[in-house]
Amino acid sequence: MDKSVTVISHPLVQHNLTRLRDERTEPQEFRRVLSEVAALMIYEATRTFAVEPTTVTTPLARTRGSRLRREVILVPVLRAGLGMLDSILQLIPHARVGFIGLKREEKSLQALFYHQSLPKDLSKFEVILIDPMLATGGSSVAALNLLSELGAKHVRMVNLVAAPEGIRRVRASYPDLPIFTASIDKKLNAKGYIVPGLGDAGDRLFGV
Ligand SMILES: O=P(O)(O)OC[C@H]1O[C@H](OP(=O)(O)OP(=O)(O)O)[C@H](O)[C@@H]1O
Ligand SMILES: O=c1cc[nH]c(=O)[nH]1
Ligand SMILES: [Mg+2]
Repeated sequence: MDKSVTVISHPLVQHNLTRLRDERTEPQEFRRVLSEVAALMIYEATRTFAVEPTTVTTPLARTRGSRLRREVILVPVLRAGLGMLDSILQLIPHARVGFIGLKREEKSLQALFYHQSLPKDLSKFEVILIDPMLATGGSSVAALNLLSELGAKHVRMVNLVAAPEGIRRVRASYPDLPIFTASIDKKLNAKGYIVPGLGDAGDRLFGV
């Protein structure tokens, strides 16, 4: 299997994923659980962040330490990526936040771009692209292309659920991009939904 895809098998992640899959989970609970699972996933997704040595003076002595080498920017894909943002920010409070707005057109399944707010130059950042769903991969590739046009060099992606088709599509353009997911599901259905999946993540989050 693809070495750049990490399936996070931690029991708490899998427990929460199952709650999110459950069709009876209402938006209020869905928001809470998605937020919790995002925090657990980010712990794993940041494990390979580049660090550099530093020194620090404790009340008792000078000692060696370590600090992140690059600034961090979180980039949720609107809307559903917003559901993972707050809890990740709690863990990386110094991170900046950029936004990419994409909406998948129902019939063509093309990702339509409608918003971006990002720094002009992303080259110095550790970028984390956040979206609960990687389905056909159209939205992810569109977001990754934009990040790449802005010079991003250190990008990783966090998707709660990924379809094999989406991973293949991302791989065709970004062969080494690290992808962190809680599950590689079975397939896409005829309407481009992930099966078994959890339905439309944006709708389940916001009730619309
Ligand atoms: O891999 P793809 O086939 O492109 O599908 C995945 C995209 O679909 C969902 O967003 P959607 O377009 O439903 O927008 P929303 O978050 O506003 O509901 C999801 O959050 C991804 O961004
Ligand atoms: O299953 C899917 C596919 C695309 N977007 C979603 O929110 N869910
Ligand atoms: Mg949606």
